[in-house]
Amino acid sequence: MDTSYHVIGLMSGTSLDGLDIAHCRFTYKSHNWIYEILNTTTLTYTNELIDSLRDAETASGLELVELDHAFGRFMGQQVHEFVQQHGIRPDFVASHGHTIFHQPGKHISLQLGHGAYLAAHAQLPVVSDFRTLDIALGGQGAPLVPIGDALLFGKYDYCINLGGIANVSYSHNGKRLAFDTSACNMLLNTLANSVGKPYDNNGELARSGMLAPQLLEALNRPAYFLDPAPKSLGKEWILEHSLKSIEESAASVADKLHTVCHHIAQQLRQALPQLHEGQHHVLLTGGGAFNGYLVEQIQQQLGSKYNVEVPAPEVVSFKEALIFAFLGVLRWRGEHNCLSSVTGASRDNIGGAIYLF
Ligand SMILES: Nc1ncnc2c1ncn2[C@@H]1O[C@H](COP(=O)(O)OP(=O)(O)OP(=O)(O)O)[C@@H](O)[C@H]1O
Ligand SMILES: CC(=O)N[C@H]1[C@@H]2OC[C@@H](O2)[C@@H](O)[C@@H]1O[C@H](C)C(=O)O
Repeated sequence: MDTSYHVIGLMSGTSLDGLDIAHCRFTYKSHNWIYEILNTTTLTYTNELIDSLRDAETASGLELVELDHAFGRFMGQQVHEFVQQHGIRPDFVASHGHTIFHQPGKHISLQLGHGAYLAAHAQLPVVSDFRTLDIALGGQGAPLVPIGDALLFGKYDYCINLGGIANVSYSHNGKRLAFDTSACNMLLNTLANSVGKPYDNNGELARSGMLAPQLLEALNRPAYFLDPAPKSLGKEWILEHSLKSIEESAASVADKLHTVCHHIAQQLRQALPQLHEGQHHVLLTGGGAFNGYLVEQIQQQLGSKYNVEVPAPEVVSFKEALIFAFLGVLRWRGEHNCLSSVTGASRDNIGGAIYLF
């Protein structure tokens, strides 16, 4: 008999663009997982919430705990409204939360939005806190999406996500490998914000600029890019390296945007091995897939042996929420949802705390 699960996946991305909600169904059929995205929305955050989440890293201990509860309550209320609005009865909610600290070298990765408050306000069971067990087992606690890439998007040779940070995942000699390749929208948005835009729509400003070779060299310089995986990036590293180089450059905003797109594309080229003869299929998701100039640069850097494919907008925008819903299903079933081949943890593990309602 087929088994299926109705799950709400929640993702609060590093770009602070809002809370992605995806109501999904997963069916296990003939040894394969099939996904369907049934209903979606992105709730943009109020300026007050954006400021709180952005400033949380310097908040007092007490303020951080209060924000953890308040954000859990906020997500719970939003899920409750979403469920009423669509007249649905999901089995549970799976929530990533919002990353405040990510310093794997210090064994720290903190996602805010407490699962207990989320469960109490959504009035549904919740799976949350997906990263801590992997961190405790010596892993990076990131990226977690690759097991979903392997089980739901296995027809692609590579899955690239262009979010606040860009990452790639692929299978090599029977093992899933994945890592963050560079900062992405976090840099592009900071530059767009400096000229009063939320983001560089379709990369038009970047397209109008010219390459700033010194900036490109500075962006590509950090040792991280040559480090072997497992590796992952946090906001802390990006501020200290990429954003610092951007600030120190005298180039115009358009030239900086142009150059950052080249940097992102070059680091992706460096990260993608040729796995076999013939054409390679590359899935591009995350909001950066709506940046036409960036997508063109990536295709150009990778060359004609790689087909860069941008899927339906729903998959571009909600793939991470979909996969966190799926990680929740694996957790619910007591099956591995985190791969040590990706994170470097001492073993594959089953991450996530469950709050039953
Ligand atoms: N039309 C567009 N043109 C250019 N960029 C766009 C467009 N639409 C969205 N974006 C970019 O995508 C971002 C949102 O992407 P996404 O939701 O994947 O980020 P995220 O979830 O914060 O990322 P992460 O995976 O790092 O957590 C926006 O902030 C913007 O930079
Ligand atoms: C600690 C953290 O929140 N990391 C995010 C971030 O955003 C993109 C990249 O950096 C990735 O490593 C990760 O998210 C995705 C969802 C992951 O874990 O696969």
